[in-house]
Amino acid sequence: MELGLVGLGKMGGNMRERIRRAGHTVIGYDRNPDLADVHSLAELVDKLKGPRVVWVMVPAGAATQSTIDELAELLSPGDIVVDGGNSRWTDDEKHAEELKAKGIGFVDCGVSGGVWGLENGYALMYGGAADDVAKVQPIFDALKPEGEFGSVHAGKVGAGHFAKMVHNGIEYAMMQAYAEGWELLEKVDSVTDVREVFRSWQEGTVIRSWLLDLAVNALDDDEHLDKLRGFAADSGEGRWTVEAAIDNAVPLPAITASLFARFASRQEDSPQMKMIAALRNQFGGHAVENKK
Ligand SMILES: NC(=O)c1ccc[n+]([C@@H]2O[C@H](COP(=O)([O-])OP(=O)(O)OC[C@H]3O[C@@H](n4cnc5c(N)ncnc54)[C@H](O)[C@@H]3O)[C@@H](O)[C@H]2O)c1
Ligand SMILES: O=C(O)[C@H](O)[C@@H](O)[C@H](O)[C@H](O)COP(=O)(O)O
Repeated sequence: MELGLVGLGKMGGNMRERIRRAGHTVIGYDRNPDLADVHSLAELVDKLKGPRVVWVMVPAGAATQSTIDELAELLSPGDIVVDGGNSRWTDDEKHAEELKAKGIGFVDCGVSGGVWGLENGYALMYGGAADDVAKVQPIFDALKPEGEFGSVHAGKVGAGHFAKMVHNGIEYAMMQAYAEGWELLEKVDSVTDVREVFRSWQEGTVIRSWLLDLAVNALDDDEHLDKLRGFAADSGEGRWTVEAAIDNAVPLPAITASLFARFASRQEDSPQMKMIAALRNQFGGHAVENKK
């Protein structure tokens, strides 16, 4: 089938290649002309035969919103827009309504797999009406990993991004657990080769996983991670997971702690620990350390 793909960066570029390898035609548009097959969204829409399917793979938020706004003006009734970016699931209903007003269908799709997806396939979690999903199915089949699992119609519009958001919350907590264990191992004198302990865990253990394999890759590149600064950004998924937990009164202590650990990583000198030091000093006369 034919697909229009908007956003040809780290994800969209490789996705275009994987879909083409499966025998489909992909016309790609990116605002960076070096990456694009066409010069504009209008040209992309013009080149596709109807009913059209256009997959949006640009940064979540303003870029996704403006792309969907423009597509709502360019596409025709019966066409479908898929949002494959890491959009907040609460945006999906809004996008579906905006497109529905023009007779255009909408499917939200959480995509996992990062830069490894070209070879390994992309795990897909999608939400939307069954007849809209059916129009995209050949593309889902091309992108998904080989094998029985790796793709799911999770429910109605918003369910795909909700599932992907929870996946990423789990990702935060798993990474935090490996990171904490690694720091403790590095701290003690008795363990002389932490990297080899991590490597050994890749087979037979309860905690073997792809993230553990990637941790070993990282330690092979830089055994004690000396080249890196202990700073971790976040792109929103962890925050939205915690917000959803609050809305639903579901306790998420591990995921919340892993999000807050990232915030702490961005502080040179912890303001709250200053207050704790000051209070211990006030009530107990405990020593404080002053700035040099
Ligand atoms: N990188 C990952 O591991 C990963 C995994 C799953 C999902 N995602 C999501 O996929 C989406 C794309 O991520 P990425 O890593 O490829 O980002 P990226 O920054 O590598 O690529 C984004 C591309 O979109 C283009 N772009 C931005 N605004 C545009 C617009 N208005 N019109 C046309 N093109 C535009 C940029 O020029 C760029 O080439 C994001 O929503 C991201 O959250 C990323
Ligand atoms: O499943 C995946 O492929 C990743 O989760 C992917 O979606 C991306 O790398 C995250 O957006 C990073 O999220 P943070 O920037 O919040 O860590």
